[in-house]
Amino acid sequence: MTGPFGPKLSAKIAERGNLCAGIDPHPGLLDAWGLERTVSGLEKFALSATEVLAAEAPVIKPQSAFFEAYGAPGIAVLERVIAGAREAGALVLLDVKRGDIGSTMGAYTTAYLSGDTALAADAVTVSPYLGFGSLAPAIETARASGRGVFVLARTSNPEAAELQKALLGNGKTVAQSIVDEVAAVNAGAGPLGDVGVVVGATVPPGELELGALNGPILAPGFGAQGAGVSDLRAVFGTGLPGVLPASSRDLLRHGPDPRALREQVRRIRSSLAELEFGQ
Ligand SMILES: O=c1ccn([C@@H]2O[C@H](COP(=O)(O)O)[C@@H](O)[C@H]2O)c(=O)[nH]1
Repeated sequence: MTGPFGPKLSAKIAERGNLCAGIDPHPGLLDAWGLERTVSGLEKFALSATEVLAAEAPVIKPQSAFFEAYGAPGIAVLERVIAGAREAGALVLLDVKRGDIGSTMGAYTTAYLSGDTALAADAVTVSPYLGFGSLAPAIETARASGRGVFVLARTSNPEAAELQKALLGNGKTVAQSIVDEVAAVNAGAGPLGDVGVVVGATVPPGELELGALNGPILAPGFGAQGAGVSDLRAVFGTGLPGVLPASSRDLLRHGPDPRALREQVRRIRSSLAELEFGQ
């Protein structure tokens, strides 16, 4: 699919619903699937999960850390996951949480967003904690090549609150300032901007004003971290476009039987459809 990322994501959500299916090859999950904690076990796990999930979900989110843990051969498996998921019609959001000074950010951009490497995904997660402006190379390259970035704003982990809820001189929280910076980048785009934010499904409702974002929202914390469908409704309401509740462990534990995994994705898709998020 060609064209900007936001409209591609919007179309994919219209076709397949809102679930972002995580591929996190935790060592414990490899055990549970009867696989060895080796590159061969990683490969079997990741490729068979991708085969099922990428045919069903609009977005597949491999967690780079679990592949990096195996060194270069693990990265080679990640490259095959990215290629396989895209071939099966899913968009790939690579969870790498990169962030650095602008010049180094340019090198990350070449690796993940240029389109010339096997690691280039449809979108990546980035960290704004070296300053939102340091992300400019990633945002510019992503948009120029039909890709997206998701900026960490209010993450799902409990330790995040102290930093991300801190008040800035402008009277806003750190997290709200990031949301507003992203909204400014997305202004005027339709039906959805190319720059998203990460807001955990676990955050207390009402903490953030997301109405002007005009971009996608990755919502991890759904499932294994404790948030359920009612939390998604409370945090994001209805009608907000581009909300992507993300589940990894709680979904993957239904494997290795492909039928059981497929049935679980479909169950989650149906429960998310009731939330009536926008596209
Ligand atoms: O705020 C964040 C940002 C990213 N993550 C990532 O999402 C998955 C969650 O996995 P579960 O097994 O569904 O808990 C994982 O890759 C995290 O690194 C997040 O949890 N929170």
